[in-house]
Amino acid sequence: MVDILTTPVTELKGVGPRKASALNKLGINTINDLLTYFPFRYEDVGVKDLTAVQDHQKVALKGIVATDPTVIRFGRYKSRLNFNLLIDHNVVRVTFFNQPYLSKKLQRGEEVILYGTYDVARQSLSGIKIIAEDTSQRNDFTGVYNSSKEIKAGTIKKLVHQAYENYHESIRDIIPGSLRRKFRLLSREQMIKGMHFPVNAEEATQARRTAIFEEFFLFQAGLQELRKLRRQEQQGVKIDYDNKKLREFIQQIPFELTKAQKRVVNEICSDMHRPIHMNRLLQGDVGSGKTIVATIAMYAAVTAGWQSVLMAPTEILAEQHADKLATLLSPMGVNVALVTGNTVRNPRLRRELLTHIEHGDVDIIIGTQALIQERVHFAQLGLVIIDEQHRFGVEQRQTLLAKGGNPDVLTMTATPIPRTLAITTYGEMDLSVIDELPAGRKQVQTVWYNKKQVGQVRSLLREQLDQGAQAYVISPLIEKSAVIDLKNAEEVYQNLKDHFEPRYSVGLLHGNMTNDEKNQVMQAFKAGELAILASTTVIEVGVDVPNATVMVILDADRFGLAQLHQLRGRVGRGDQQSYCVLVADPKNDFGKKRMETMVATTNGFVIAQKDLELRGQGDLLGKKQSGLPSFKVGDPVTNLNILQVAQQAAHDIINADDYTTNNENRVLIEYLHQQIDNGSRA
Ligand SMILES: Nc1ncnc2c1ncn2[C@@H]1O[C@H](COP(=O)(O)OP(=O)(O)OP(=O)(O)O)[C@@H](O)[C@H]1O
Repeated sequence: MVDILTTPVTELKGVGPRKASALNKLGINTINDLLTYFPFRYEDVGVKDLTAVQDHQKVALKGIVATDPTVIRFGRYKSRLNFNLLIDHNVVRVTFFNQPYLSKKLQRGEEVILYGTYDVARQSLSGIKIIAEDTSQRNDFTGVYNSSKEIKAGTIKKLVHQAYENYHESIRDIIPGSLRRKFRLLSREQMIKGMHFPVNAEEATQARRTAIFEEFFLFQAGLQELRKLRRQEQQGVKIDYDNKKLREFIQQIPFELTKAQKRVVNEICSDMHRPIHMNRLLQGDVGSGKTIVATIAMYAAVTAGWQSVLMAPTEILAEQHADKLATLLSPMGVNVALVTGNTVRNPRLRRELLTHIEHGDVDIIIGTQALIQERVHFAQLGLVIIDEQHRFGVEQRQTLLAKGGNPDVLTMTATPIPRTLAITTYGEMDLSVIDELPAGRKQVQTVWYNKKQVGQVRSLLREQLDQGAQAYVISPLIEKSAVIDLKNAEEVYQNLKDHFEPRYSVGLLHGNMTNDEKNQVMQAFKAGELAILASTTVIEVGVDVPNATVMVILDADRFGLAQLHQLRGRVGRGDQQSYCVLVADPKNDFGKKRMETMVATTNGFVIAQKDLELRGQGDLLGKKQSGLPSFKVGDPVTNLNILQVAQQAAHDIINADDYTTNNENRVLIEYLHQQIDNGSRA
């Protein structure tokens, strides 16, 4: 049997080097590529009864050419072709724009079928094409293909026909039979036929369902297979931690871990204990308590004689982590060091610190990008924890990893991507999710005011401040304009001072300040010396001041949902009732929907789902940030259900004991290995 997965398109009649190169540019190299180059929509070219046609419907009409077609030209390339079409006793006015040559095919008195857009009120048809009357095999329902300058949609369509005719007997089922039966999927041959040449909309829908499943399934199966292979190949460090010491430490933590925290601690520890490389993503909603989990993991490594590193995206966060870890771990006799741009600037201190790290006198090192610099060497690096990974590039991470002998890696993120989508995005990682907030947390109450209601915002602020709480007031970062941005934040700051000082002191934080200045302000806020912090979004990630209970976000419609959720996550971190006030007059529907979503829910995963839906509908603010892999037929947002099912199915098959021996999986395994080989060659 011919293997359509490897047979090149040049085997088809009429595909020479030029066409082959045009096809290659569309991602079509093999017969299989062509057969899975599916139409992006279908046209119903079955002749319709005039009385049943709706306004502006695209439709095929059959009638008699009742007047001589006339062509009127205007300008060099523009023209209009007009004539009347008699359908029963109705006269329909037909116009074709810029296709003057069609007049030769139209004879007065002859019957024709025309395809175009029908205007009911005017009883007119804006013609798109003439449909040839007698191709007896003509389908009423026909696919429309994406084309390019170099190759026309019509040509692609003909080639698809030819490929199907010549090779349909060689189309093998990749999805194992039991799975196809379980999910009532079509055979691969039926699916390909139904996608390209459906008889009606129903058949096209049926075929699409199988096509989407196949696409998601093969993608997921590829990821899982790859992961399995890597796991077999990649030796990592075996961290033989001291369970007794670890338990003692956990007992000393001033709060009880949530069930979810305990579960992920177990997942991480058992990964570290194995000699294979750990590459795990720790995902948890804002305020869910990821830091303590990271701390436990780092301490575990220390009890086994390894150093661990925690890399944070900003200096403020690195210091915050260092403070917390030192408080928790110093009593256990652990040495914690901070390496930031600041600490390494002083030559003497730097030398001392780096020597200590290199000699292994320091157990836990916390820092920013400064850690990546070449002069930082570790004695025995066992575990790397990366906080908020989207801020670091892949290369930076690789550099850090190269500093140890393939240390275990735990990446923490609060970006609330639904679990299934997280897997499509971070496919090669194992996933641990903290899906529960610490007990006693009250839901943050969110209100949305328009800009005129500033009086209400102030009284809410005053009420909370009177009770001893602290507040953030955030103004948006205006893209490309650091100057306006600063002006904005400064104006807000001044305004707050006018209204609240001297009773309540106000601080200002913005991106143009030096790190030292920023830290001073932050420390003052943490220590409760400042009651209100006016800030731009430099505050966004990870800051933890449990006494802050009000988050006011100005021009909130300028922020994406994920960012709003992050910002709101800065309050509600203690056991006090907290508030989030959105001030916005959104200019469009998407802005309104974002505000409504924020008011309606505090659940990060629900928000993420909504965010993706809005993106799916074309909310550009969100689309830029999405970064999800793209699929040909399936859409991870609208077809989330199929994605979930396909992913689970892939997982079950690949991890089954009889995966390699079960004859049913033979074609699938061949297919996956071919894909993986192609990937490593690319
Ligand atoms: N099990 C728990 N019980 C009570 N408080 C907890 C618990 N776990 C963590 N906390 C506290 O909750 C607050 C938030 O925890 P942490 O800073 O680790 O959150 P996070 O998951 O890193 O959130 P973010 O992504 O928003 O920074 C901290 O003040 C922490 O001390």
